[in-house]
Amino acid sequence: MTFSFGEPSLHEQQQQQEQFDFSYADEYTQLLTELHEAYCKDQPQDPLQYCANFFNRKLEEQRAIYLCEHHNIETEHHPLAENGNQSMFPTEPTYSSYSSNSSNHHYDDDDDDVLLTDDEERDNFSTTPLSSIPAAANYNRGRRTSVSAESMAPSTQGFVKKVISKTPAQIEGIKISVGNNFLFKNLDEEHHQDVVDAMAEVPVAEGTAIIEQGAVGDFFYVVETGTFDCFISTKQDDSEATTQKLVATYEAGGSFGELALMYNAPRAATIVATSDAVLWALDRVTFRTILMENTSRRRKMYESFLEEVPLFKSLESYERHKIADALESVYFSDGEQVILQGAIGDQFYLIESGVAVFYKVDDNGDQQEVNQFERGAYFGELALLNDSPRAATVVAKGRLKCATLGKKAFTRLLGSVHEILKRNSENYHAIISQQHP
Ligand SMILES: Nc1ncnc2c1ncn2[C@@H]1O[C@@H]2COP(=O)(O)O[C@H]2[C@H]1O
Repeated sequence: MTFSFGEPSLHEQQQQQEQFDFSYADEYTQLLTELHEAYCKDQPQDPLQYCANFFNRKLEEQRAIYLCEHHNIETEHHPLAENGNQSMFPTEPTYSSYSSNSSNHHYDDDDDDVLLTDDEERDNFSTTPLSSIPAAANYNRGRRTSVSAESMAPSTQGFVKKVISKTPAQIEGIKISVGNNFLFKNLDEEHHQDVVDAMAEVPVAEGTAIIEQGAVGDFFYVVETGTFDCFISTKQDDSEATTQKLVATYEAGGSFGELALMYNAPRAATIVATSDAVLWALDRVTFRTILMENTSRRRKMYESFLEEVPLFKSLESYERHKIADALESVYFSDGEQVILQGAIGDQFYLIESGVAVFYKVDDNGDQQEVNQFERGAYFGELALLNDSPRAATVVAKGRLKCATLGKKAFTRLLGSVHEILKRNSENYHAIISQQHP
């Protein structure tokens, strides 16, 4: 803080005012420009929600810096320092809650995180100017609200492992359910165990809306048995009417409910049990501390790769999340063959590091080097479209690391690649003519 003696002159006051206005106007313009660019890129279905999330995330970044400066959290250990603008701090006070339709479980009672009432929260944080952001109008409708201390703590600090005792049969059940789930694939053994320990079994009756669009995110779920439909409601521009679209279905091994926990956003969709079912529920603290770190790092890395692939131009950003989550890392040593010309394969590859060399057999039967690709490039993507033979042999030069995904996994996640391509007819024709010149 600076102190001055005597009143500033009128001229000085004007100058200060101009500087003040300028810096704010500048920040304001910058924010709107960033929002506009992000909006044009993502073309969200729900503009208001998108803008709200954008500003919440910005506020969150600012708050994170504030916390680093005021609570002795070293910036280098701060999640934002490692994750760019990835959301690790809640933007609003977070609510631990249960809904009337999920009354067959109430984890709050044995929650490890400290629950504070709204009044306690105000007392604790009333001197913190950034502590309170009003929630959206329907944000917490019909839910009990208590504010979790987790909301003001960095996710890895003070994390108390949650252990919910289980029978060996239940542990086996979880292992089978999460066995093929992409979010769990890259966890090391200890983290895997922590997640299994923290999961709670939730029986769900057919017809129950286990997640309601607009509600607060409390748990992430993995399906042990049963089936679920996922709907998104959208308000019509000029009337009160809403339309409901089925966007996904889930069965054993599927998972949902990660978005609200990752981005501190209201639930993006409603999820209804279409049969009696059993879910494994993972609380938000464990999810954010263990699974999210892993997931968001991979999403960020792969999504920027995926945006470059013409075959995936027609994907919605949520679909790109899914593909990014499902990609698996594979390694090749120097000279190892990745793809053989003429073979039928169904994998496509994104190069994460290293060099891939491309060879083609010429008319004389000699193998000629035709190309070299490096980090960020992709190959083999047309295998997702059909079973035509590989057009070249690809060999690793030095150690090569790729992210890969097969046609079956792709189709299971998003349906036919042909159908997705058709959303953007120009791109579709370009890719199809590339296949059949
Ligand atoms: N197209 C979609 N858009 C948003 N969420 C989806 C979509 N398809 C499935 N979901 C899941 O629906 C869940 C609803 O709760 P969350 O927003 O926490 O996380 C969401 C995703 O896991």
